[in-house]
Amino acid sequence: MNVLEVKGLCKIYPGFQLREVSFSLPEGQITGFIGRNGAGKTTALKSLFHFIHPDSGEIRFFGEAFQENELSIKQRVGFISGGVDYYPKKKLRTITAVTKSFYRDWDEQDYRRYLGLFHLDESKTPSQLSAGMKVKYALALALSHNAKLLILDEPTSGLDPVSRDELMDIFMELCRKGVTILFSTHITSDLEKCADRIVYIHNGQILAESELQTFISSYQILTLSAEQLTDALRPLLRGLKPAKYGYSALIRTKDAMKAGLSGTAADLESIMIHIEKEGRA
Ligand SMILES: Nc1ncnc2c1ncn2[C@@H]1O[C@H](COP(=O)(O)OP(=O)(O)OP(=O)(O)O)[C@@H](O)[C@H]1O
Repeated sequence: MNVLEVKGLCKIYPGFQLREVSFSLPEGQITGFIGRNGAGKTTALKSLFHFIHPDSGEIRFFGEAFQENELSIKQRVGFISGGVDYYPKKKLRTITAVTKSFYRDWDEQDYRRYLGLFHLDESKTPSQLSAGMKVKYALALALSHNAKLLILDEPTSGLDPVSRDELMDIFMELCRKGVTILFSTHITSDLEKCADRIVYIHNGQILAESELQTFISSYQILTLSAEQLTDALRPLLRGLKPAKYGYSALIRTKDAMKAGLSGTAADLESIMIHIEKEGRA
């Protein structure tokens, strides 16, 4: 079952358009939302909840249309976009008391566990927290109401490597319990640790939606000298760019096999770098 289905989501800003964005999230899987700065990730994620009003598109959570079921859907979904910076002068315990009063399924034990894990002191105010701590506090709130779906915009922003690793462990633990997670990030190695799938947005349009390992293994990296870069080869290459000794490019694994070429294994970062050179997957 798909926990979220997005069809034809559009948002027009002067100078930027989210164009016919469609994707879905299968239950109990972790999906990474990737794309360059300004590609439209935050705009798309905020549009799902009408925090940004979309111009068109259909959004169904748990099979239910968002607009007609907004309150009940919000009970079942955890959302963060950056850290908590509202009520900057209120103590965290006061903000938590207000937040938890909205949720029928608030789990105080979970909340206390995340406070401890993230080393958060409830007697502080958001203005006294570091950037990473503000994100951790937002996460503690989003993870403590038994949400079945988590939509997290850059949840590792400002987090140190150890905290990021701990968060990926939390995501995998939640996923084993059947929670569905979509999170945006620029740290592709985090996705390689824990994601099942990726949704890749480029210039406001979905470029790829795929199982992560299928996506990665469908490409290889070729490193070529100037002599090896023949006219016959060029049409098979994506994102040809100068490398230390010659050139590097992506090649579809199936094309490499057909041409009798053998590249090196690609990773998500190198695939993105080459695809972005060219703007097509
Ligand atoms: N309120 C707004 N008015 C006009 N343009 C906007 C507005 N908000 C965002 N944009 C534009 O929409 C585009 C997409 O921005 P968005 O924040 O969705 O990108 P992103 O993929 O989340 O980027 P990043 O990885 O840097 O966070 C950008 O060109 C941005 O300038």
